[in-house]
Amino acid sequence: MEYALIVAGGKGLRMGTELPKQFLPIGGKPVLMRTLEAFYDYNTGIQIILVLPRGQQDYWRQLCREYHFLLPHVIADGGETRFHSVRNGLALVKTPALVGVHDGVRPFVAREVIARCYDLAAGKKAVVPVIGVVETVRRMEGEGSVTVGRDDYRLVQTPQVFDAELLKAAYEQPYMPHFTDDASVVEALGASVFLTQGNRENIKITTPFDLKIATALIDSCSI
Ligand SMILES: Nc1ccn([C@@H]2O[C@H](COP(=O)(O)OP(=O)(O)OP(=O)(O)O)[C@@H](O)[C@H]2O)c(=O)n1
Ligand SMILES: C[C@](O)(CO)[C@H](O)COP(=O)(O)O
Repeated sequence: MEYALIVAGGKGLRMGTELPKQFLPIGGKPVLMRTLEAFYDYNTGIQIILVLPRGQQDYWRQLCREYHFLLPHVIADGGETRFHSVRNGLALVKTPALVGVHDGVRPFVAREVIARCYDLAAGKKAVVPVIGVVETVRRMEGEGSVTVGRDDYRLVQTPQVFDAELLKAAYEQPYMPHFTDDASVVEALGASVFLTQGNRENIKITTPFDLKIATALIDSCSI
């Protein structure tokens, strides 16, 4: 069994729009619908769990009716942080299974990346897509800073795919502020994480600038 746990329980403070960013339309369709479609395109039998703040769930159902959005999914309640949202969604996962945790605001994940992450997770148990750093990176040191070797760093994306039993065990740990993704939670349990190539278009729509990029990506696809 494969699950996609799509987290969209955040506040979108950095986007700053009245309408939560996961509902903003890009190319005429809400971001979140595009994200769910990416997983359904990969596997029409995937079990999709969508995590949304309770106060946004009726609005989402209304949007689904408006857009005739019929992809099967269940809804879980958002939590205080991403960690708590994932934990709420995980409560609906039955083992044995593979679970891919994906940000609702990453609609441009490539089908090959999703497929590779799930395929690898069947053996490796914990798989994370990453991309290289294309700019020079500096580390701040007191009043100054030094250049660090960018080849030593990777930017981390989602979906992060795990053996469900491992992920559930990891999310039984108490929350720590350095848990900024699922891999960090699993590593805190002592497990290793396997890295694979992500896709550069798989941006996390976080700021108004990202929304411009997202619109441009849609426009370039529909030429
Ligand atoms: N309590 C939270 C916080 C975040 N997320 C989700 O985690 C993903 C990545 O988080 P981010 O882009 O930072 O979203 P927000 O927390 O909404 O943004 P901000 O930090 O600007 O408020 C998003 O899909 C977001 O909805 C979540 O499910 N529950
Ligand atoms: C999970 C994540 O998208 C990996 O890059 C990222 O860590 C989420 O961070 P955020 O601060 O919750 O957006």
